[in-house]
Amino acid sequence: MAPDSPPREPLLSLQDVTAGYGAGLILKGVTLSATSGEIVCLIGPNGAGKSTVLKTISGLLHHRDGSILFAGEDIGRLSSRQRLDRGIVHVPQERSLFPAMSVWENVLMGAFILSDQAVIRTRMEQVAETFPIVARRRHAQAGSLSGGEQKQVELARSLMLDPALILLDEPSIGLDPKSRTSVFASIAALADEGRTVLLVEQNARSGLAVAHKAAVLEAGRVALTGTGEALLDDPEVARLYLGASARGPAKAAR
Ligand SMILES: Nc1ncnc2c1ncn2[C@@H]1O[C@H](COP(=O)(O)OP(=O)(O)OP(=O)(O)O)[C@@H](O)[C@H]1O
Repeated sequence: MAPDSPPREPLLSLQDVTAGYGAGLILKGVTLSATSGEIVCLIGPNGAGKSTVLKTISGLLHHRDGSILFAGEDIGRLSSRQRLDRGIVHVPQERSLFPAMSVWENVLMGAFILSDQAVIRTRMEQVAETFPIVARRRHAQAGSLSGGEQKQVELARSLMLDPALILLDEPSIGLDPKSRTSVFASIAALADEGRTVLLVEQNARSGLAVAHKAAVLEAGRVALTGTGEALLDDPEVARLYLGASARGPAKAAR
């Protein structure tokens, strides 16, 4: 009989992380992990602290207690720039392109910490291959693109540093169904390239469908974890976050 393969070390591991703003505590002991090439989706009610989790990982907010390990290193006291150097990028919820600049210029901005022009050229070619819109609309003003197209360009820009971990905050917010589908397809493609994606998503059904692993965050704590599939089939998750009955019973009823 073949021996069991050893468990894979997580690329990212949060243990009992607490964090907050000013005197208030928002994260009250978050434990979470992600391995390479995994999509992990965080769902939960408004104000639960999902975006705050992403900020503590990218360093926009420093955590108070607990630990944040990335590739075996404790990164909890590093600056955002140092975390960026290690391959952690954060794509925020709000639109973040420079609207008056071209698509190409916006994507180039993603390489702002690189100086080697040959590396930048190669990365641009790779990124344009993954996101064809970058070449197709290269001269278009970013502000003239639709919301879905802008999100594609933001994802493209985040790849310029060849990140190992991409923190994605509500990438489908405000998008029409077609754009949403293509954004989730792009997220799946990022993981297929071996990148790890930690995704915060209000559109829980689509987020869970694309995720290998998922967690429900409630009032600053992880209330439930499982595969994306398992959470989609969980009647309580369905009632609270999917706006309908769980997939299993719904299918059986048809
Ligand atoms: N910069 C800030 N200063 C003070 N409080 C903040 C700040 N950012 C967020 N908060 C508060 O922290 C709590 C958690 O916010 P967070 O954005 O992490 O929640 P969320 O789960 O992502 O919610 P949503 O789905 O609404 O984006 C909220 O009560 C919010 O008002």
